[in-house]
Amino acid sequence: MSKKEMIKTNLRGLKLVYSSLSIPKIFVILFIVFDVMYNYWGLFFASHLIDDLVLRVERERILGDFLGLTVGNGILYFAMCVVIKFYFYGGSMIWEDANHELNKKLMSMDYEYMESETIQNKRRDIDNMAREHGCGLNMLFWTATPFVERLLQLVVAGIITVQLFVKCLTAYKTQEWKGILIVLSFVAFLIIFLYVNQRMTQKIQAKINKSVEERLPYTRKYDFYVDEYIGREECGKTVRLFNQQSLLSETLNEIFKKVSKLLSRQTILEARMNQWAEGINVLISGMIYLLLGIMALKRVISVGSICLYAGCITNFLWHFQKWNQQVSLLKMNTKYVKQYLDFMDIKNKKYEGTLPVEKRDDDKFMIEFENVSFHYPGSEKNVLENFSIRFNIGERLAVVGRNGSGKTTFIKLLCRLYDPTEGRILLNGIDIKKYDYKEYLSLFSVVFQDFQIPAFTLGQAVAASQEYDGEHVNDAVKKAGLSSLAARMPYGNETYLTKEFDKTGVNISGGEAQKLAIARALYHDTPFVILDEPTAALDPIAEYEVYAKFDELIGTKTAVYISHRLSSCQFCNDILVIDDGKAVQRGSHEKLIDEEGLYAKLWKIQAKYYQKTQ
Ligand SMILES: Nc1ncnc2c1ncn2[C@@H]1O[C@H](COP(=O)(O)OP(=O)(O)OP(=O)(O)O)[C@@H](O)[C@H]1O
Repeated sequence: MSKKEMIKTNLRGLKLVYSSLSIPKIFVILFIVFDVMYNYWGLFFASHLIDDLVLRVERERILGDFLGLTVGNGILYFAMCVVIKFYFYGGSMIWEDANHELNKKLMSMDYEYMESETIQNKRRDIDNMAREHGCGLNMLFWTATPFVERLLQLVVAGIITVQLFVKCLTAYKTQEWKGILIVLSFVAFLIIFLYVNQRMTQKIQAKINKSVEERLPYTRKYDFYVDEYIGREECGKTVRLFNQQSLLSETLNEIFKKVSKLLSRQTILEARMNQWAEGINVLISGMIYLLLGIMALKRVISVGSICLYAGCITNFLWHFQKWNQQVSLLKMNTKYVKQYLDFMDIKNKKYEGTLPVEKRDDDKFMIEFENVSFHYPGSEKNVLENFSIRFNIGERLAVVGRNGSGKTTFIKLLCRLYDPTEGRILLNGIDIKKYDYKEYLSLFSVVFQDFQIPAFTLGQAVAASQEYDGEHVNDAVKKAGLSSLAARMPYGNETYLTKEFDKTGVNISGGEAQKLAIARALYHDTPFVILDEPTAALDPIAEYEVYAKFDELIGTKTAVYISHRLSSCQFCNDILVIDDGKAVQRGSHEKLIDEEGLYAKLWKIQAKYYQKTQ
């Protein structure tokens, strides 16, 4: 990344950080100013006090300097305590805030990004680096503020040190002391030292940064195995039944070995950097005190000034080292600030229309797929090809077909989770892209086969919202055949659907979760109800009940069912058979069974299993 781009990225990041800072910005400025003052206030008054005592000045002056040192430092200390509290509170909220914005972005992104591994990996990396290493906007705040603060420390220390040179120069001119050559040699030594120090610090810091980055893929792997596999209840069964313990232990061991190797390398590097800095400081401090002692003996400076100048020069060196580290960290972190900003900059591709969806009392809606072809992003193969169908409100359309034939994709297109790559989908004769997206979506209640019931209360899960109508929830729960589950709920609709957050919560079975998803669809009372494999986890009686009652529950709504159990589809007056992305057959069960086609073939194969063998 070029320097210009680095500065631009960090400035944009800082703008974001400071615009969302939860404390008044003045506290950050006060923190910087007080911290610098705190460093020099003591030095200044201590040097004066020493001079007062050496020169035996009047008591009032000694008392004044003493009070300046103690009371002034005390007030500064107190002010710092107040400011630090706010400063650290504000800083600690940055990570949460950035994370919150990231989640908001994630939820508002086009659905196709959710299915993109590249995008998901980017999100995981941003999250990982922020959680594990504090990188991103969080680190930007914690490095940019000290960066400015140390720069100010360097300026103050520099100004005071320049006064020392002026004194040396005056002494040289007035022939009081001819040691200017010693001072100049010391300055030359310091400049060389600062240069070497800068190179060393940046080199070591770059190695530390590299080691942090090298750990990232392993952290990602570790998170996957632990959070998404070992830690998951569903996977626990497979781990035990297939005796995967040793396979997983070995895999995790490998990851641990790599991570600990990289971690120990990082620790050694950090220790080396600190050792180097401390060793050099001890050496230089000795030289500084020797030089200042000679100057005091030669009366170029006062005895008390030894304390002031020694403090300033060592401060300068210390802050220079730390400032260098800050620069390295800022450089390293720029990549993660950019990653975050780039992620937030991802633009939704979907055209969001403005046309309001016609509110019809008679719910008369007609959907038409007109020569629709579609392939997923990053793939050339058409999943749906020249697909044309039309269906009206009030119809029950069953969609059947082999695995991977494109049934779920058909639903995704219908709900505009994706747009067709060719052709159009029309609602009452108008391209669905032209409708206001949110309004269009509000026409559908969908139960997908991979539905998730979040860990909310029963009422919230059914209503999919914080606020809900209790009566309405009870009604939907009853209709979905969940009355016995509701009776088990100690706090009714307020009971959590998990024990993870609340001991009084209730864990529900897969079949109950599926019924709950159906209750959610019923609660929303939309003109279209779409059930993608809604009964896969239901027992035969429950499945029969769902289907037997569904006609009645759905009323005048349009229903689209996807099912592999052809017997379940018989109640639909209209069955669509999809094969390899094409609509190959359509009609009633009786009609399709008489045709020589895929439906009859699938029906015969399934029926065979239910017939008695002699
Ligand atoms: N996000 C995706 N990216 C790329 N290809 C995908 C994606 N989702 C599905 N596919 C592919 O599209 C094809 C159709 O998938 P789809 O889920 O629509 O089939 P389906 O008929 O619902 O299958 P099933 O009966 O197994 O649920 C499959 O070959 C699948 O691998």
